[in-house]
Amino acid sequence: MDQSKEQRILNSVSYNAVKGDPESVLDCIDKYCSQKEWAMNVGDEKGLILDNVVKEADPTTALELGTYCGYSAIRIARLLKPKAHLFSIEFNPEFVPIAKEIIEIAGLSDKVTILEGHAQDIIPQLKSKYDVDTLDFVFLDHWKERYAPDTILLEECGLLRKGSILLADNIIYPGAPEFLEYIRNHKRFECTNYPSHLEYMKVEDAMEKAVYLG
Ligand SMILES: O=C(NCCc1nnc(-c2ccc3[nH]cnc3c2)[nH]1)c1cc(-c2ccc(F)cc2)cc(O)c1O
Ligand SMILES: [Mg+2]
Repeated sequence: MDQSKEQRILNSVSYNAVKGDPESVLDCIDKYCSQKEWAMNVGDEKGLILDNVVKEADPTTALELGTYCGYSAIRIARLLKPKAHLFSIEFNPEFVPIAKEIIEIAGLSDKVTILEGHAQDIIPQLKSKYDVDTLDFVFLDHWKERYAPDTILLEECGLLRKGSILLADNIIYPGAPEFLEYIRNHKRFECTNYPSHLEYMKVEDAMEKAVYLG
């Protein structure tokens, strides 16, 4: 059976990246996806915005919605302090083993736990099953129509604390209009917009940061 695009990305990383070097894994994926096959990684341009917000948050516990091939999980995990941890939720069973392998090649398996399933099913289990108290940082990069309901769910589950930082990808393309409407009109979030471009393309995109005011 023909290999998937995600399998071909893993092959390229496995062959070209330096084992244990997150930067080389990121560079390899960015090179492959800009020169060979486009893929929906956050990419190098929006990746710098992600890096800066993660550094600002300096999270002990972080959550990512939408693992895909693990590119943004590596971007986040490589910046985490020693005892910090990233939980990443992925719905597509084909992506999970590929992301795990790519994160392993980056040498970051100890810092990342991939949870397979729907965010709306896993989020309510984070406290009881995964011993999470509150989340210091959340990266939203899953199905765009799930950004708003899952943000509401995070708040309802008591997973946000004063100062928790949310960062959402794809605000313009594919777009998350309901999320933008919700978060910008919700008095307990302070929002900042970061104009950028769709990964590996000249198409306009943006990221939105929302700080929970408690
Ligand atoms: O769909 C996207 N990302 C979402 C994948 C995902 N990976 N995992 C999930 C999940 C995970 C837990 C879930 N729980 C409930 N739904 C869930 C969905 N969703 C996406 C699409 C594009 C894109 C741009 C231009 C195009 F022409 C076509 C596509 C660009 C991007 O940066 C994206 O992030
Ligand atoms: Mg995205």
